[in-house]
Amino acid sequence: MEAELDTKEFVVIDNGSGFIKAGFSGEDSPKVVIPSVLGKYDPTEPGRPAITKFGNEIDLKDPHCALYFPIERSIIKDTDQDWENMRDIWEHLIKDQLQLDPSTINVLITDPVLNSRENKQRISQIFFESIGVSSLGIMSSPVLSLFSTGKTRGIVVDIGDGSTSIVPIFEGFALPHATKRIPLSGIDITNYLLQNLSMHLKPEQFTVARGIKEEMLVVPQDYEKTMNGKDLITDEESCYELPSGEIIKINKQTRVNAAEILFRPSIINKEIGGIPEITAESIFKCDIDLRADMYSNISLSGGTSMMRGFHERMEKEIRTIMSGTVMGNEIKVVSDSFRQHAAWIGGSMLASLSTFGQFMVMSKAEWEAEGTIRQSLVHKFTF
Ligand SMILES: Nc1ncnc2c1ncn2[C@@H]1O[C@H](COP(=O)(O)OP(=O)(O)OP(=O)(O)O)[C@@H](O)[C@H]1O
Repeated sequence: MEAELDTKEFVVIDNGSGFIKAGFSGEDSPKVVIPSVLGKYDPTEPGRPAITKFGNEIDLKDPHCALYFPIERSIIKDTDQDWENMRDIWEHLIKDQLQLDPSTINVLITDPVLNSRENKQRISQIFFESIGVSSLGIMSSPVLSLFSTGKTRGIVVDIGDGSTSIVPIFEGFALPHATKRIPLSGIDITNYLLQNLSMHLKPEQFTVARGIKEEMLVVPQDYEKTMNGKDLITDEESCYELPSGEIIKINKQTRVNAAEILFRPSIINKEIGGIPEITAESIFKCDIDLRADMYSNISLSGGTSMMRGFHERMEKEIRTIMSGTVMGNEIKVVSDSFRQHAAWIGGSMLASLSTFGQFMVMSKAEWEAEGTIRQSLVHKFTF
């Protein structure tokens, strides 16, 4: 049965390349977290209905099910098929998972860094004209992440599944000239493991590789020493039991290199700096008067920042890069235990403020009244 929300309540949706989080404003964590994938069964297969499955419902081993990933590197891909798939996922979340009547709900959706105006317009169009929600707000994902920590100044380093966003924020506003989004994140580590364990894993077993990554990897504090040293690793530490029951041994080189990718992208042939270097570059692009607010509050968010040892290594590297400058002694990397869902939590907190619904969202009536100049309406209500 569909439920109705209090008219002031919001459904908060955080779209990620790996996972979509959805739930109600004012709550501490999302009600639903599903993988951002949709599976469609071929309707021409004898005995198979033309059905669509979402996230964890999909049997990844089923060869008759075609998989679709509508979000790539944090941005919805630009084909009609991907937008339709995204709409289907949102509808599934609202109607099937949260059991809500879309026409009664207000939605706050997170906005990835450097998303285009056209994408925001298309998101608004789908929510108002196809799903039919009552009002919609669009808020910058890193601004929400910082808000979840109770701060309005600092630099957010958000390492998700599809991308890493590095965003200096001052008084709640992102500074676009110093903002970076880089294609280096959790999926690159997962893919590295898939490739290096191809004797044991098939390409479609990316969820197994993801599990290995989350359970086994530890970021080395000193890469060369860890690689060359004879640190004692027990068999237990290097063995992993696959869902089939097979126990595989993952050699030290694979484990250490996988965990090092975010600091040394050349391991996967990417010619970009590691996350600490790019964070430092971003801080140096900020006005000199703002830099102290940034380097004393480097705020980690996103699931990949949960990797063991990441926080410590990040702080160590930034200190090394900035040693000899006035910033050297005051560098502080902050990581809250809830950082995996920081953007969603920030959205939940913000949308529960009484003024949020009054000033920061567009209503369906406004959308319909705007006619052809909707682009400026969407822009006005994107924060
Ligand atoms: N303990 C852990 N160690 C390493 N990686 C982890 C850990 N926990 C979660 N992750 C990884 O975090 C990623 C998901 O994080 P998150 O939900 O922030 O990304 P997303 O929002 O889906 O992607 P994006 O924001 O990049 O579009 C996955 O790659 C997941 O494997």
